[in-house]
Amino acid sequence: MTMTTEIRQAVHPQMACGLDSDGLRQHFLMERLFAGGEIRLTYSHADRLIIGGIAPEGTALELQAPKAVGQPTFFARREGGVINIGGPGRVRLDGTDHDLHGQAALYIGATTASARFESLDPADPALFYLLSAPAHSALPSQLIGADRANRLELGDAATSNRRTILQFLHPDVIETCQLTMGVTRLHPGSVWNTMPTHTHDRRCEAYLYFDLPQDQRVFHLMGEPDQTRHIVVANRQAVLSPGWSIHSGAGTSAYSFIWGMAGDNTDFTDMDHLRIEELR
Ligand SMILES: O=C[C@H](O)[C@@H](O)CC(=O)C(=O)O
Ligand SMILES: [Zn+2]
Repeated sequence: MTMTTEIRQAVHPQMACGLDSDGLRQHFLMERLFAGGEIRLTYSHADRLIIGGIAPEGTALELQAPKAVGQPTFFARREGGVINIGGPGRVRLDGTDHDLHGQAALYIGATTASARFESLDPADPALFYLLSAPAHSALPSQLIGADRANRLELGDAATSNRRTILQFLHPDVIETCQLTMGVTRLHPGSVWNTMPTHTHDRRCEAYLYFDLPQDQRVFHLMGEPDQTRHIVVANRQAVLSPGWSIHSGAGTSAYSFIWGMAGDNTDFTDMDHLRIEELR
């Protein structure tokens, strides 16, 4: 089994201003998150968020603790959220199986000693997206189906940003230490996410874009509101958004994305909203 961990240092906004496309991609984009039979982790010093792609094929993959977490097991002092964007999958947490696919999320509580990921259909492998952050207390692991998620309908077809948000890891649904997580789906014909946009320096955020046709792209917008930059993102790639950065994007077609946050609070509505006219 191959498990790789890439360390990403925190980036100051003034440094980000001077980066070219390659530099922005190197610091903020996770270009190859899913590789068959592999666990690929990125450890970011933004809120010590770990962003991972777990793609089991024939054999199940056991999540190991990388040196970066400094613990004998991955979840010793961490919590996690997992959403499966591939075929049917199963996650075994300390011997208890959770079947996970489609519109659902699995919360993994701190002190969970073992986490094993498996694909149930060899012809249609699972693709588990993992977000993890340090945790101060051990809360119960649980599966959250779409029926329990908070649902928001936002935007308008006239401004090409009609979208449905499902909030899975959210204080109204389950208690977590610092993670929040959910899925946003753009309606056909809508391409803009999170516009008007916002920042929230209290929390960093990561996006995983998916359900985007292979030959289409999302122009992900980032940067301080008066120094915006973009990263061209393909299907199943993730971007990291530090607290100082806006996070928004326009696709060349409709798409979905998993958003997730960690930081000082779990208050989804604690955003510093920006007027479109303020962006530069
Ligand atoms: O802080 C919240 C996050 O940026 C996303 O949830 C926003 C989003 O999914 C959207 O507006 O489409
Ligand atoms: Zn946000």
